[in-house]
Amino acid sequence: MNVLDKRSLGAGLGAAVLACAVLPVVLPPYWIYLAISAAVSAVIMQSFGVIVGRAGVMSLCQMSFAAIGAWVMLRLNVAEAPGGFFVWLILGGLAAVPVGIAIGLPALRIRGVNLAVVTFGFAVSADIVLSVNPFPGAQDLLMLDRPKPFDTDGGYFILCVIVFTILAVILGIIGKTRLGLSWYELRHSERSAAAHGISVARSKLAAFAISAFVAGIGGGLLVGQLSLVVPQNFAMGQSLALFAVAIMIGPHHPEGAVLGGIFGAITATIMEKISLPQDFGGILFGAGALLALRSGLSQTDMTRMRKREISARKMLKAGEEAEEKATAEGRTSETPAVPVPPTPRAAADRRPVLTVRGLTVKFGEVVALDAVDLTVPEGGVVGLIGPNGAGKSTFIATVSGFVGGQGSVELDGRPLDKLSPHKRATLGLRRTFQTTVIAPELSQYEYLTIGAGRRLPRAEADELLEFFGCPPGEVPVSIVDAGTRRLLDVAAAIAARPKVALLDEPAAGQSAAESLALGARLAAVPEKFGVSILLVEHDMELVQAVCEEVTVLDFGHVIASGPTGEVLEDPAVRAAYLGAADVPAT
Ligand SMILES: Nc1ncnc2c1ncn2[C@@H]1O[C@H](COP(=O)(O)OP(=O)(O)OP(=O)(O)O)[C@@H](O)[C@H]1O
Repeated sequence: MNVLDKRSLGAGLGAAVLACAVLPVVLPPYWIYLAISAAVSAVIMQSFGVIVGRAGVMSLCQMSFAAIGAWVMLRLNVAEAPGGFFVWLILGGLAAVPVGIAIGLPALRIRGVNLAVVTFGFAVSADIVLSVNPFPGAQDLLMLDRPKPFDTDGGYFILCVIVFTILAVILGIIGKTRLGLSWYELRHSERSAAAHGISVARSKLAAFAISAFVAGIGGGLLVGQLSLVVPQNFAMGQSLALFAVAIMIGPHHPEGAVLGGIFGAITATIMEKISLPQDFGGILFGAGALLALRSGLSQTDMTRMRKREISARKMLKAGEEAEEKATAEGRTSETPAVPVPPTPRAAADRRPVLTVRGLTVKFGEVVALDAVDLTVPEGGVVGLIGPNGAGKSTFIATVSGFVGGQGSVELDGRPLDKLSPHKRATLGLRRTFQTTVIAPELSQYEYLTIGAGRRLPRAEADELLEFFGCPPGEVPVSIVDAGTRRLLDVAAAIAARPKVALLDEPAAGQSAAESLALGARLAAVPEKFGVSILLVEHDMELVQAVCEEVTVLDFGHVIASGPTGEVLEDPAVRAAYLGAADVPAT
C-alpha cells in the first residue's frame, strides 16, 4: 500500500509552492496579513482534524492547547533561552502534549456530549487562568522577533505555509498507519476497534497528544504573527467557532484544513464588507456543523468519497465488461472457484485451541449463559446454534472479553479471564459482530490492514478478498453492500491469522447460494489460513455443511453437543426448539 497518495502529495506541494510564490507578491499588505491568519488557522485546523475529524472526539479546547504553545514560546523569548524561534516553536508544541493526554484521560470513560462538556470546562478554566496571568513579556512589551529570512509579512506567510505543509505530510503518513486508520474505526465503532486488537485507550490518547502538539505549534506561529498575544486570541469562543468549521468542512484532509483556515480568518472581514453583523458567520458555521453532524460526514469526506466511488464503479464496470467479453468469446471466466472443503478429521483427535469451562453470565434476573462448556479443536470448525435469545452472542461477547462472566476461557492453554478485548484479540482470538460497522471512508485494503494488525502485503490482501468473494481492494467500503461487508469483516478477522475466529452469523444477508459458497470457504479456512473457527449461525444447511461438531444452546443451557449429524438428529434438539421443519434431514 502506498504510504501517501503520490498524486495528492504532488498537487498539495504544487499548491503550497504556488501560494508561496504568488500571494506575497500580488496581495496588498492587509490581505497578506489575512493570509498569515489563514495559514496559522489552517495549522490549528489540522489539530481539529486529528481529534475531531479522524478520531471523532468532540474536543472544544484546541485553542487552549494553542495558548500553551504560545505561552511557552513567549516564556522562552523572555528568558532568552538558547535555540531560537524554531526550537521554541517545537518546545511549545511538546509542552501541550502532556496537557492533551491529561484532557484525553476522561475520554477513556466518557464520550459524546459529556466529553465535549469536559473539554469545554478545560477551555473555560484556561480562559480564567489566562485572564489573570498575562502572557510572558506582555507587561514589559517584550515582543517576539520573527526569524530571518521570514521576518517580513510575506516571508512569515511562506514560513507558515511550510510548517502547514510539513505537518500535513506527517499527519498524512500517520493517517495511513494502523494508528491513523484506527482513529477512523474509533469514530464509528470502538468495539470493532477493540475486536481488531486496537487499544482504544492508547489510540485516543495518541490522538489527543498529537492534536495538542499541532495546536501548540499553531499557537506558537500566532505569537510570531502578532509578536505579542492576549488571552482573547485563545478564548473558548474561538475554540467553539473553529470546532464548528472543523465539523462542517473536515480538516483531517489538507484541503479541508486550508478551507477551514481561510473561513476562520476572513469571515469577519467578508461580513464587514457585505455589511452583515460578524456573528452571522458564527451562525452559518453552526448551521453547517449541525448538518454535518446529522450526516456524520464532513464536506471533504463526502467529496473524496464521491471521487473514490466514481473511480471504483468505473473499475468494476470495466471488470464486468471484460468478463462478459470473455464469456462471449468462449474464453474461461476468471471468477475464482469456490474452494472444495477438506474432509474434516475427528475433533477428538486434535488438541483444543479454545477451551471454555463453566461460562455463566447473568443480566439481572436473566441467566443468559448457565455453566456452558465448549471446546474448539485446532484446525476445526465448530458450530454454536440455538433459537433467538439462546445466548449465542453473549457467549461470543464473553469469550472475547466484551462482557464479564464467571467461568474460564483458555486460548492455546493460556487463561484469558482477566484480559481486555483488545489484548485477547492480539493474543489470537478474533471475533466478528452480528451488526457490522465499518468506517465508510476506508477502502477494503485499509480495513484489512486494520484487521490484520500488521503491514499486509497487497498480494495477501488480494488473496483474502478473492477467497471471500469480495470486490477488489481499492473499492471503498461505502459502495460495498451489507452482505459483502460481512464477508469483508470475516476476511479482516482472518487477515490477522488468529488462533481462533468467533464468527457471529456471517451468512446473514446472503442468498442461499452465497451462503453455501461461504460455507465451503469457511470449511477451507483452517487448512488454508491456519485459523480455527467457532461459527454462530441460524442457517442450518450452512452449519451442517461446515461444522464437524456443534453445541446447542437453549435459554443459556447446553442441551446437546457433539458431531453435527448426530446432534441435529437428536429428537430433544428437534423437538425442543429448532422445529423439525428447520433442520434438514441428514
Ligand atoms: N446487555 C444485555 N442486557 C440484558 N439482557 C441481555 C443483554 N444482552 C443479552 N441479553 C439477554 O440475554 C439473552 C441471550 O441473548 P443473546 O443475544 O446472547 O441471544 P442469541 O442467542 O445471540 O440471540 P439471537 O440469535 O437473536 O442473536 C436474551 O434473553 C437477551 O435478552
